Amino acid sequence: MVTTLLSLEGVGKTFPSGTVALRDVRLDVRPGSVHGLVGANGAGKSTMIKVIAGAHAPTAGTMRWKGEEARWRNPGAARNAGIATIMQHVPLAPALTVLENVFLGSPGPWRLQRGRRAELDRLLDRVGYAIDPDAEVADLAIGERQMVAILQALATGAELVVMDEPTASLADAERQVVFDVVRRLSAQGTAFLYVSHFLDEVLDLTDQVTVLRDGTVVESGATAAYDEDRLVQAIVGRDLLAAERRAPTPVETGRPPLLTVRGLDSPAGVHEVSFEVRPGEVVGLAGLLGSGRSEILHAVYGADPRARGEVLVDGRRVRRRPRAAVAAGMALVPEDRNAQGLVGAFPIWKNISLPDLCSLASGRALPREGAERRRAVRAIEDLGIVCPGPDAAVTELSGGNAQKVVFGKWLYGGARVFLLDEPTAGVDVGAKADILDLIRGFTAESGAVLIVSSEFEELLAVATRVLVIREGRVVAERAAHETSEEELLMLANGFDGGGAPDAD
Ligand SMILES: Nc1ncnc2c1ncn2[C@@H]1O[C@H](COP(=O)(O)OP(=O)(O)OP(=O)(O)O)[C@@H](O)[C@H]1O
Repeated sequence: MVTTLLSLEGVGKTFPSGTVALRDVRLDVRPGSVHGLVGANGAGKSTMIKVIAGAHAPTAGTMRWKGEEARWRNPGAARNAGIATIMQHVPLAPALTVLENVFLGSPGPWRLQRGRRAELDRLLDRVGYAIDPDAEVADLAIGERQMVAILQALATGAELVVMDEPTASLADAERQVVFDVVRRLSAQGTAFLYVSHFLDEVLDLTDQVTVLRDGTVVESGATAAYDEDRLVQAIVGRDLLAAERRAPTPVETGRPPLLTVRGLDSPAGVHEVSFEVRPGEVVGLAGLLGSGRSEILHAVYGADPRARGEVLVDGRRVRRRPRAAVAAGMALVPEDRNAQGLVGAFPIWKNISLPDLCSLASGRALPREGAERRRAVRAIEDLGIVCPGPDAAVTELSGGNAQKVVFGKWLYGGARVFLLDEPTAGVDVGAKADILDLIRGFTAESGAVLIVSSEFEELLAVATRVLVIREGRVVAERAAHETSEEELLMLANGFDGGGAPDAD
């Protein structure tokens, strides 16, 4: 009997640029186990997954699949052997149906749907999930798409499913569905390699865990032997007071508001939203996925041309255009930082100064390279960007570190009103704490922050006040020190503090 499905022995990966992403890595994945893989941004998780999935060839060591040495020539070879990889941004075909997507990677004439339908029924039965086979993937919620990706992996007969942050953009209920399916399938013998920055998930779901730091394995063993503190210690190499609640910074209520929003309304799902943010305040928007929280930020920033209502900075009305918002001192860090994009051909320093070349130019026609570079060095330091230096190409950064560069683009341009949409999504625990500190820093300098986060614990750690958003409306307001995660969750779900549904 095979006791190890996949093993890595002394595996290394050095990129042509000279970056050593993996060094002497050892890993054993047993059949039917759920193996967690954790590590800071840039620790080497994606590189390891890509080696396992046949997308990168290792430059040292040996990989074995069911005891035999495996040298995948390409991802197809790994897939045929029984390894399916589900990357974070699920590459499904949106114009095709669920049925068509599930069998997209399977050999044979998948358009002959009769047999496929029965096969999909069997798969759905196996995972204990229901979905309309004829629904178009474009119409599905993110959680449902994730399920289609899992079904796709199973349809190829995978014995090992590698999941890269599968729950990063999922709401709580959708996470539970993914967890249930992972548990059920592992009980039936499918193994999982589960990469996540959510340590509570890893502790809850996995039975083995491996911690990567700077490309090497620093811990590996039964998950039961770990708690969150020990994992954090192993990941960042030091003790960390993550998402610690601080006493709220006193805000002088006598001061006039820095940001005023009146009667904001948009067909995108924003209804009669009015609020104020004073200098020194961090106001959190707490809502479930689809509640309209991001749409509110976009409308405030003038990025939603259909929005109506008034936005004032320092008492002066701002025209509803992003350019006018920037001129008035606003900065938006959007949730979809991938689509926002980095210029791949530019090094880190040029990317960071991109939105703000005018102030760096200081009256000259061309920006000053020295000032641009200093700004990049500061961002690398403040945000803990793992890279060889400001000249590194952004294409060579790990996912989380690329996110930090995008974040850095908006930080240092002299903005006073920050609109932050999920500022810590995809970043590791250490960087999370650094980013929260930076946010506190803006307000210490009399800035104002409006922040959206799916993690209510994080909102409460950084915000002075929280507005609860549901169906595009502000349905409740709480001082951060007078509420709890549980209460916010109840309110966001449409229950008042007493547990009864709100009267709408
Ligand atoms: N194509 C590449 N060329 C050169 N260096 C690379 C390349 N891809 C990744 N690296 C480097 O390899 C190291 C490991 O990156 P990797 O993407 O594996 O990290 P990660 O643990 O997945 O991080 P994250 O949590 O941010 O996704 C980083 O220093 C990164 O800059």
